[in-house]
Amino acid sequence: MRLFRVLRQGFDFGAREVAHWFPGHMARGVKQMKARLHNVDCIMEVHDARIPLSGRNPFFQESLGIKPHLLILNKMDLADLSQQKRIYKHLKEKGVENIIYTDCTKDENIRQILPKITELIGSSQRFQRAEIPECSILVVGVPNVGKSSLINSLRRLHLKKGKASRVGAEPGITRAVLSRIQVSENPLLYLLDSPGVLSPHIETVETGMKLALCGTILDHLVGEDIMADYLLYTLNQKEQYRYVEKYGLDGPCPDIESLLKKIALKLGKTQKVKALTGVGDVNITVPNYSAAAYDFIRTYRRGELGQMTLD
Ligand SMILES: Nc1nc2c(ncn2[C@@H]2O[C@H](COP(=O)(O)OP(=O)(O)OP(=O)(O)O)[C@@H](O)[C@H]2O)c(=O)[nH]1
Repeated sequence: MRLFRVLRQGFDFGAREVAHWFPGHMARGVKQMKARLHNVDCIMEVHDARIPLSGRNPFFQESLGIKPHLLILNKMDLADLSQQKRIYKHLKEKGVENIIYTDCTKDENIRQILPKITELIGSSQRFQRAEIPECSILVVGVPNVGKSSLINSLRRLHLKKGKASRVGAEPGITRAVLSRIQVSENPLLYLLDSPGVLSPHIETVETGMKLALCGTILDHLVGEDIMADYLLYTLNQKEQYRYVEKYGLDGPCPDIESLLKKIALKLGKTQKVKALTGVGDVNITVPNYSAAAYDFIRTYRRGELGQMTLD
């Protein structure tokens, strides 16, 4: 590729800090979940398959040794599945053994979940819950990874029932704390849906940026300009050049400003601004960079720039 030599080899995050990307109400969510832990038989942790190693809440990791645990890597339709072997290896090193990739848009692999959960509960000690005929599964995960979609898919598949949990494209749709939802009659299984909770300590700005690109942090907290820039950097790093064709470019683009300019012009996202010249005020048309960044990020999230695992 002609421009490859000038593509960036590193990304400058400047002096950004991630502390304020964790809203306070999420700490309450974790507290409520901890309090309910003794009443559940299994933890089903849902995470985004594009960031299988980044941004999981440490609380979910801590709960691993306490209750049977299943990690669902959802949105597999958007991830690069050729990386699966490497991911399994890394997760195994962290003690995560039970993993299922899912795609809620097609119910793909969803059928594997209940048999796996039944097996995990069957081989665990239920202690004081042994007499209780029904099983409860706590669904946890960072915001917007598809917890509610998964619950709805499970109900559709096993109970032939419609939606019980609200789904939304923005993080933070599930507000009601720990609502109890039946997903199967035989065995009798209930899920406890929980609001998404981010880790209070996002390790690095880069981890935060990946979480943001996957839609788990509200865009405006991070800034769409820097997110678009990091997305371009990552696409180039991974040699994922579908954007070149999508936006009719000559080759890979090294800098975000010229890419956003091209996107804005291609999509007709321009705005008129007044400029002061020697002969008075004139209206000039300039690219709307914010609208272009918004479009670039959403196009990526829809999977139209290729399947990519960010870790
Ligand atoms: N491409 C794709 N999109 C999905 C998948 N699962 C869910 N989504 C979309 O992801 C967005 C978030 O889904 P939700 O089910 O609301 O996620 P949640 O984890 O319950 O969100 P919170 O309530 O914020 O915690 C929605 O726009 C869904 O349509 C999937 O497997 N693939």
